[in-house]
Amino acid sequence: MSSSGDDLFTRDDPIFENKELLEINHLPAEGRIVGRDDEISELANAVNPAIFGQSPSNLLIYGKTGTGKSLCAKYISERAVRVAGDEEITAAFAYVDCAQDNTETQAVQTIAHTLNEPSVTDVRIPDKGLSTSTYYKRLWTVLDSQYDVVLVILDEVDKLDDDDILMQLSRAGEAGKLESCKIGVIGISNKIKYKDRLDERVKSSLCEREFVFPPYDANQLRDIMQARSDAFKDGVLEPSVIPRAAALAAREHGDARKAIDILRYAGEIAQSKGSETVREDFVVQARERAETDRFRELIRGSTPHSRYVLQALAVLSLNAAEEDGFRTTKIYDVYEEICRQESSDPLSLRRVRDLLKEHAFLDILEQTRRSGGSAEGSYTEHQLLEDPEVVRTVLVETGDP
Ligand SMILES: Nc1ncnc2c1ncn2[C@@H]1O[C@H](COP(=O)(O)OP(=O)(O)OP(=O)(O)O)[C@@H](O)[C@H]1O
Repeated sequence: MSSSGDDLFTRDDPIFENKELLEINHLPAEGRIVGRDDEISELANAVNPAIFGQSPSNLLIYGKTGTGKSLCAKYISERAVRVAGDEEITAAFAYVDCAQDNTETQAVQTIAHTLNEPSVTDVRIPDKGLSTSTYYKRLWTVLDSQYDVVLVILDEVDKLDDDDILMQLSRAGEAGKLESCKIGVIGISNKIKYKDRLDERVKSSLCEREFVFPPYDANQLRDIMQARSDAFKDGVLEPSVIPRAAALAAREHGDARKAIDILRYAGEIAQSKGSETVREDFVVQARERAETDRFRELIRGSTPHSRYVLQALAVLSLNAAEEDGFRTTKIYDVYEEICRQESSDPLSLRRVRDLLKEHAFLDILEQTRRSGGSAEGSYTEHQLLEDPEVVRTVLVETGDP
């Protein structure tokens, strides 16, 4: 019993020993990065010139979510900066989450703010209030007065409003913006088609080297979780928990983030049930929670009509589970019905088609072109990639439809 004698609160966590190992922003130490040795050494090769203060190649890393892109990019940047230091080269890296800093101004501000050491540069980088060009000018001053070389990681680079910052950063040297500092840009995207959208000039300078990170298989996911099993107290994890979580996460698309989320949630479920161990049956509930969380995150900020369209597809999928796709016109009929229930004017078929395309871009659904024979011509079918139950639950819970 504690000194105050109040036993309403638990002071000793019976499940977790070191929960931060399972937090999403945790950057695992070297020995805990599993199954990415080849990717890491290729990335190292591309940024290698940085350790001598020379221009590293600009890179683009693709791969589905949770395949370790951000992790490896940060890891390699950190290591390059450290080794450069041993060579008496002043290097640093800045990380920008473009889903959050999605305008050019915000992204430049973040880079400048991260890299600026005001006591050295005498430059101020306010949160806001300056024009984009002033932020750039200050960034160039910061870079030239402090560093020989910097790496800039642009995560979810496809979320940027436009390509201007890519152009500025990847060409700062040749455009004479920088006198001595060299920049290497590491772009990261889940969208394999991202490159097709880029301006030719940006494409040629940003995509000097490209990497595709493949999804993890169940064995790799198991090793990734095993390497963090010391997040739990000794003997708390039942032996079947990690293999089950790995099998579930591999069945979707080998997403390590989801695997780790499942493990953390399974521990939290054990805590809330007052169980002394984390049991295999908690894994299934944990997976549902991980799915729901991910989907909630995906549709955060989407407009009511974009949600009605998804709801229409979820309704169709739940009512005809055996069908593996639905035509736009069929979705539109259900969508119109939902609009009626919501007393909202439906958008045109064409707008709905665009909204479906946006959802496909976010990997919420998949579109397939089909040929209906000479009489019908070709048409598109849409299939949810998310569990329709999850889609419906989240849409209902988030209020709108
Ligand atoms: N090979 C690995 N070894 C250990 N942990 C890993 C590995 N790959 C990914 N992880 C962990 O999985 C989570 C997701 O990884 P990461 O953020 O790098 O994925 P990502 O490919 O960048 O995904 P997204 O595109 O969604 O940002 C992180 O917590 C990361 O630490």
